[in-house]
Amino acid sequence: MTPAARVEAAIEVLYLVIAAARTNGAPADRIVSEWFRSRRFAGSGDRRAVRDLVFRAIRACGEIPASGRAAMLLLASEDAALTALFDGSRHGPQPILSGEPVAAAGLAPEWLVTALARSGIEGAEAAALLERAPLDVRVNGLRAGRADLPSGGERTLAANGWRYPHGTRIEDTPAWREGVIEVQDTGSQLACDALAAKPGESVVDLCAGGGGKTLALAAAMEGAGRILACDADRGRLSRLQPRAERAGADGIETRLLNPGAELEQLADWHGQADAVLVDAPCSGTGTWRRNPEARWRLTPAQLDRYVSLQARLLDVGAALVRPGGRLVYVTCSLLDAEGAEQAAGFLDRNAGRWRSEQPVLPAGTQRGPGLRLSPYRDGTDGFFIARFGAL
Ligand SMILES: C[S@@+](CC[C@H](N)C(=O)[O-])C[C@H]1O[C@@H](n2cnc3c(N)ncnc32)[C@H](O)[C@@H]1O
Repeated sequence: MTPAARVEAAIEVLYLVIAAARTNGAPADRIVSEWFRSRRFAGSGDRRAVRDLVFRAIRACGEIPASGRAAMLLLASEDAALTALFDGSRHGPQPILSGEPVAAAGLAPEWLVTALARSGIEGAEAAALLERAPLDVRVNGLRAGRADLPSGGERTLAANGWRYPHGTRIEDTPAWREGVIEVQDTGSQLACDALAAKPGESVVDLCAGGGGKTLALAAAMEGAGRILACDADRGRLSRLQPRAERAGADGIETRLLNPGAELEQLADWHGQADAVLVDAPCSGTGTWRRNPEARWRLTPAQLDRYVSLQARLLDVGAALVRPGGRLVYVTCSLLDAEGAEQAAGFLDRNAGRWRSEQPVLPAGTQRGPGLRLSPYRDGTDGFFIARFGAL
């Protein structure tokens, strides 16, 4: 593809990303992959270049842009080399007309910028939410010694964490194939450490999704003990067992939950768990580095729905913990409504039954009764992590 054709391709993909953001469709990453699947003529350099342009444009536009071309014109407005590619050549974008609409630059929709600022995220902290995320992996003790770690990595703050340069093809390495490493953000690894799961314990991962954190808990438990991994999404939960097999994590039981009926479905675990992780569904404001178009999709009403669901799931998780056991609440959000205020609300509802226990982690800043990790301060995805002890 010529450089101009790559720009036109990025504009086409952006139209699809915008439509998907309006209709709650596929994420940008998947749209880019699918677009190339039916265009075999494009080489890996083309893919990289188009993907890069698409994500640069998404990051630059705070609000959902009117069109893919308007988004690309925003990038071109600060990039003379890109402007020159609007040359009307075959497969390239049409020349820029005077007065053509250009998308507005910004961090996020105004209401969200305000909510972040109220939560102490502004200036450089806010700008870092849209930087490119690093590539972190967790070394899986359950498969130790089966293959060497890929070269070129450096240690992170997490006990088993390594960081690799962008573009490292981790999933093509023997270490990944043998289950020796898992791709997992450092913040996510630290969130698991906050639960301090030990061999022989009974642990529930209430919102396990595809099992990213479940596998880290299984490794911390050295494969000894019971883990129940639950989720309300059948598709996500179904991805857990194959991953567990590759990671050598035996004996993880999965349970599909019906929203609203979780407590009844978990009756056999009431008051039984040594530790429960509630990695609750959230706005994902801490993961914009990976999913920058998520900020176009979030509405105040959706945020309210997340906040109510988080409170309910915290109460479900609490019911499963044995006396003296522990509960860890995690969201990948930097909004206080989903973090510090949510944790404080739990303690208020449960005065005399639960106490706050500050997790001891090598990163993070205190925020209310928990810790907050941020891309700017900690170089991780944004997380809120609170730990509670049952009295
Ligand atoms: C932040 S994600 C979990 C990510 C996962 N723990 C990981 O590390 O990969 C939140 C999960 O909560 C699940 N969820 C939503 N409603 C739920 C419910 N009522 N009960 C259990 N899980 C629920 C979602 O399907 C989603 O997978």
